[in-house]
Amino acid sequence: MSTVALEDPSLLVGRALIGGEWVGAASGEELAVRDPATGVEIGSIPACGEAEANAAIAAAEAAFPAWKARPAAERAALLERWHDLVLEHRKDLARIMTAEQGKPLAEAEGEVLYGAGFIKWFAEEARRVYGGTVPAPTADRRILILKEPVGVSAAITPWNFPNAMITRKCAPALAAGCPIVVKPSELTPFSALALGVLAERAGFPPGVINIVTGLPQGVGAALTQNPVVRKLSFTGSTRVGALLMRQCSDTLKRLSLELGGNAPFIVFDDADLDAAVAGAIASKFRNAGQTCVCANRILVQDGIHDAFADRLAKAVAAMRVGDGRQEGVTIGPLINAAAVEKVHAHLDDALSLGATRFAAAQGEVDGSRFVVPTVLTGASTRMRLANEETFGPVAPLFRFRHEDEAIEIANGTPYGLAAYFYTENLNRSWRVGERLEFGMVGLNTGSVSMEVAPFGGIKQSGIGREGGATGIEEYLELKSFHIGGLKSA
Ligand SMILES: NC(=O)c1ccc[n+]([C@@H]2O[C@H](COP(=O)([O-])OP(=O)(O)OC[C@H]3O[C@@H](n4cnc5c(N)ncnc54)[C@H](O)[C@@H]3O)[C@@H](O)[C@H]2O)c1
Ligand SMILES: O=C[C@H](O)CS(=O)(=O)O
Repeated sequence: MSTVALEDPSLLVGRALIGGEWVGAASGEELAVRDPATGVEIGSIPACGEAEANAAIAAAEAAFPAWKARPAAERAALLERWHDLVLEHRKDLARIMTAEQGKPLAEAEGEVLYGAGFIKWFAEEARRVYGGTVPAPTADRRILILKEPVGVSAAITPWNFPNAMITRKCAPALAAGCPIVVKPSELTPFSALALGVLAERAGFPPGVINIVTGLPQGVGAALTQNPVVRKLSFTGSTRVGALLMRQCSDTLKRLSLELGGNAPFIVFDDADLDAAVAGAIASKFRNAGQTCVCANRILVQDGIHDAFADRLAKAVAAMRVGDGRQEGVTIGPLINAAAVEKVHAHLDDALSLGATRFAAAQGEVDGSRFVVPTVLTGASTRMRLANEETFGPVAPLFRFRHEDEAIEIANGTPYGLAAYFYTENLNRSWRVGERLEFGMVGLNTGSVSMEVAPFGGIKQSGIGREGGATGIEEYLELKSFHIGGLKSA
């Protein structure tokens, strides 16, 4: 494992973390992890399965009573230390992420800071798990509401944000007093394992954070079916989210599901054009379009359409595609060949149904790993890209005339994660903001991802919210504590 040059090489680990031990799979089998920009093997990880996942669950169960009993201030202090170590090693964490995920180094470092934000936020929230009191119906009774950790928790995370999707789950779980077992994506496990190394250095007790690498089915079966796990938080595709929900039903686990999206990005005639173009670039092309909250459908009103298309085309033409380690590269590879094929299928489908390739970035790239950012005009709701997540750097422009038409197109999706719109009109701002059926709405901004606000979707985009003041509630149970028979004298 020497293909990633690091200031601290001990951050690149090819072992699973179970009960404080760095271990291989019992079978000895390993899975190779490849750099999506080159195909070169970065290293390998244990191909853990059900047995290792159950061992991690047992370790978490053993750690639970002591972890739950630690004063919130102590749990917070450990989280603060973890946060500081993540910041200290942010360059190496970014190098690992770029090597396994592909996003440009500056963007990878941005994700590390974003991920660290969740650790800091929930360190602070750990101290604010307040219960309550309820006015009692009789004089001899008092009723308290206690908040208690839900118990052993599990997290299954995707490859597109290999750091932040883990901290967004682990930090609130740990803050609430829940030990956790994490199954990172098999495509990007090293970012997770590096976070594990830093958590260990921060001083988390053995078993409080466990990281089980491997193929999804075996590990997933244990995390969804073992009755000791009381909570599963999943981020990934709607298809797999629905499957895990079914698998969890026999043991009735608490569930958080952060699933796919198909975000509309609406530009009204009265928008600030520069701001709308900047917002569209930020929203559409982050992580080469492989983001659940990426603008998937760009709806532009007739009067501003051509000016917007010209400006967007200019910005896209200036993008540089390539290996994320190279200076000046803004768009890295897609995660694998299947992702590239899907984006090409969406492009071909759109072109065959009347879209026009209006602009594209320049430069020669390996077409089996990279997709050149492209602007399409003439997109319509019949196209695949209107109905499925494209997850690539394609910006399709849909022309519309009236506000009602834009709302109807925007809401015409089974997904409900994020939506964006640009207008300078105050009345329209409220009207449209309230009519959009999404968990997150951005007005005059292309970004809604931050630790301070609830993050999550409705409809087939999921259940529950991460981040914000309510994020920790996902890992807490309410207990009504009734005290009866109190004597007045
Ligand atoms: N809403 C959000 O917050 C959010 C954030 C990031 C990504 N996503 C979504 O995630 C998807 C991209 O990520 P992906 O391709 O890694 O998704 P995915 O659903 O294929 O995989 C996500 C995770 O689930 C695991 N998994 C897959 N099949 C499993 C099974 N049968 N049992 C147990 N685990 C299983 C994978 O190994 C991975 O760790 C996109 O749809 C994207 O929109 C959503
Ligand atoms: O892919 C979607 C994630 O939730 C990423 S982010 O939270 O928007 O950064």
